[in-house]
Amino acid sequence: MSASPPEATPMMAQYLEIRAQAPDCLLFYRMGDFYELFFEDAEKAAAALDIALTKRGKHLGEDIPMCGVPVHAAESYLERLIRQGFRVAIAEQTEDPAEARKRGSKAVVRREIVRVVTPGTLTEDTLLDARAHNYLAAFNWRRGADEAALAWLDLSTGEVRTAPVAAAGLATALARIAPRELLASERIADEDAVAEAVTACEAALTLLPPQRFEAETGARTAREQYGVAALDGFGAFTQAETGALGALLDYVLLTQRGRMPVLRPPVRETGGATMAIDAATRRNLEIDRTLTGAKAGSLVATLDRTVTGAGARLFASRLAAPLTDPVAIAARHDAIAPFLDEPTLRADVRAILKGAPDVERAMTRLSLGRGGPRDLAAVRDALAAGGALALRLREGGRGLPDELGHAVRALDGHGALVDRLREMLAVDLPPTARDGGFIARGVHAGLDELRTLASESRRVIAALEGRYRAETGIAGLKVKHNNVLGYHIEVTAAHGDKLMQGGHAETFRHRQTMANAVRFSTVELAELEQKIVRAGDQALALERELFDALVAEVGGHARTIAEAADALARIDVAAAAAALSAERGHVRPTVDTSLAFEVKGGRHPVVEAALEAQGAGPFVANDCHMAGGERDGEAPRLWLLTGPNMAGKSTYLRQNAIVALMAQAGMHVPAARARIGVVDRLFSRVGAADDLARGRSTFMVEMVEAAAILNQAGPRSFVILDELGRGTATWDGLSLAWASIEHLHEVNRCRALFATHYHELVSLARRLASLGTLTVRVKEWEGQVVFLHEVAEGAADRSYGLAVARLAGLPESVLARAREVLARLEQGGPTAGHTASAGSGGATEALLDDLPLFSAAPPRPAQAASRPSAVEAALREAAVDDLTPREAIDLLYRLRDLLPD
Ligand SMILES: Nc1ncnc2c1ncn2[C@@H]1O[C@H](COP(=O)(O)OP(=O)(O)OP(=O)(O)O)[C@@H](O)[C@H]1O
Repeated sequence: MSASPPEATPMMAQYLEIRAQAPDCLLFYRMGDFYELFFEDAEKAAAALDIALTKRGKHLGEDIPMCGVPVHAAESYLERLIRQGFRVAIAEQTEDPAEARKRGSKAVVRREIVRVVTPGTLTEDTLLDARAHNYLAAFNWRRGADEAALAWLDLSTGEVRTAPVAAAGLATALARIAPRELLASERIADEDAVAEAVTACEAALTLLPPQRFEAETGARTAREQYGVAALDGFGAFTQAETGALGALLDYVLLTQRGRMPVLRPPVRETGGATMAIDAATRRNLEIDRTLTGAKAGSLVATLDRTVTGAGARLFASRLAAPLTDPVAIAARHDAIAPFLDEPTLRADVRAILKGAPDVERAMTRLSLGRGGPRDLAAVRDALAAGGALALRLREGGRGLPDELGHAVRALDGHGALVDRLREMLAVDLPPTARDGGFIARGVHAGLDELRTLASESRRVIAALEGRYRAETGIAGLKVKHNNVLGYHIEVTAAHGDKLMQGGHAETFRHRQTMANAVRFSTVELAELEQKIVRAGDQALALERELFDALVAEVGGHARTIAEAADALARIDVAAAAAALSAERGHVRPTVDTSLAFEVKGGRHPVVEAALEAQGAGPFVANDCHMAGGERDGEAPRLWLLTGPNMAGKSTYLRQNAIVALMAQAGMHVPAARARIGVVDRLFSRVGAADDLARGRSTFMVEMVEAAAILNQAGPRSFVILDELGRGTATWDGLSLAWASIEHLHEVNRCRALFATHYHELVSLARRLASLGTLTVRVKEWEGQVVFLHEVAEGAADRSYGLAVARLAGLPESVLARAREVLARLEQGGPTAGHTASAGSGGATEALLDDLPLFSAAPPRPAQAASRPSAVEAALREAAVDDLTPREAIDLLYRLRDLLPD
């Protein structure tokens, strides 16, 4: 029989107790300079981080697997674990080991979980993208009351928002907010709508017990955190919103172990204040990511000219949620004007902003007790930059538009705090407050004295070396310092004996004999060292006190600092919008309550930039005129766009959606002129992509997106539909496209652009009063198609699909055969263009009989098809530029004669 396993060691007992407090996390257990992980945690972390898995002692007779990460490099390991979906609880030593020793030699240092790190609760700069928000969201669904809401906050900046959402609108709302982590009640996790929305938004899902979402408890938590008697002052929150807000705040308290960063008052977003853009439309318009998932090449990346992290975050959220109130939109446009009118003002303001650190994130770290001296410096420098900005903006006595006037006022009045921080902080600052050395000289007499004492003692020690050398006659005697012995005297082995004999033995106490050196200490040296250590300890304690006092002082200004931070971001966004407008030749749009859409000379900002970067031809600007009404002579409300592949149909569709988006986000637009009747919902169905992850085929994705549009679009919506029906058989596709247009025209009555290859649809324009036809023009030249990228009224005569295929390098033999097939189909079938399908029955049968394979005709050599005809050869030879009119006529006759019979 094996011996009963030994009991857990006191340390293991403590570990297991703490471990049980955070069952769903990996536990980082602080031991000296390392965070150690044990048991299963160690196995998981070692695999995830690719670090060595070792063993440490035994628990209940078994080896304990262990791995560890050094504290100083912990952030990068944390980042990797969080990215891989882990949550990490951090247990720190919360007392001095010396304190623990007082309880007995076996006592274990006290440790506590000080924080739980999850994707939505990050605050460290190294773990965050400076230019993107990091939202934690909570979804609450009160099914009985049929009421749902989202609350979300960015812990790193203190921004808090809530909004009522329909359960069906969850996906759209999440697509806009793009939270890193979503909290939801365990009870609704199985709901399909929720599960699907969560999968689509890629947030880490954290399930909580349903009680956490109770409205009453939520209201209490929120009141406590905001220190108010009632939440009504912030807005009329629904029960679902209060429940969501409560769950959110509760979760922060839980993960931050009772500490709450400075939160801004919750802002309520009511329905309709922003343009609704569903997830598919966001993806299709490549707002913050391209279809391949890259940030570069997205609309945000192409248009962002901000110079600060907070500015970039504000810019991205504005583009993600364009406004619908023309007055609010105009206010944003107004704020751009001074920066556009005065390029030097713009340059100066942007130069100042570049020196403004991320004060929002610094404040959060300070308020969570995670900040260091550099965070205080960030507050100082940002507020100082704010002061300089306010001064520059007021210069010349210009009247400022409201948005800027507001911002400038928020930047006032921080001078005293800036001066105080300037006075208190040293020039070179260490990253943490732990080791001191960040309080400037001359601000605290006691601290200066202690520092002088320490440096004075060091000087005396240096002098001591000289004295000991003289007294012993050993020229090579040295006073040295190391962590084990502290200050000591070192002589070579040859001189060691000398100091251990005679009178010297009284002064020099032998400490250590090395291979070629002997070390001694003296009472005098020990006393001096004591002085240094004591002074150092006292100085450090004093510095920490001063640091805490400074943090508290700054914390007292949290609200006004947050307002200043917000002002800096707004100014950055306005100046950046002006910079973009000037650089790219954008114009201020008019946004009003009409249903008009009038864009003159519109461009696609991303395609235009890409063409420029490739050194390809200029982007061809195109107009788009739509009218919401149905009066005679008014522009149509719905345009049907035909044209060859590659002509620029998708680009045209998207550019108009993007112009509306940019205009309502408060930016200037890439056009010569634009007037836009407010769009309340933007829909797009562009291109086809499989969504295999969700088990949907191309056609299914297409139909799901089309269904969303046809079911939801209203008169203020703006819809772009690209090649609807392409994913299925021709006749099915054509019929679906046909019926969809009728539905858009008769039922949805929205403004819409519909691009198609089905030329048959053009005939619908004769019947539907508000449907017009557009085409992208091309020219044919020497059998080649030349894209003009010009959109004009009318319909395309044909598809040029074969010409484009030739451009793409399809083998000439395939092209030749395709030409034959096409000719037959066009003879046999009732349709033109892209209609090779089962529909044109007789022609297909005839073709099958004539398949080269069955007719045993050898495939024609490629050259045969491409050899120029006599007409072509004659034309090529003709010196067209030198022809007189008479000779030109002659040439024409000659060419006609050359035509084969
Ligand atoms: N207005 C324009 N000016 C200059 N180049 C353009 C313009 N519009 C489109 N292009 C160029 O043509 C390319 C093809 O455009 P786009 O994808 O919009 O064509 P399409 O007609 O939708 O083609 P398909 O039917 O094959 O999807 C673009 O990538 C761009 O390089």
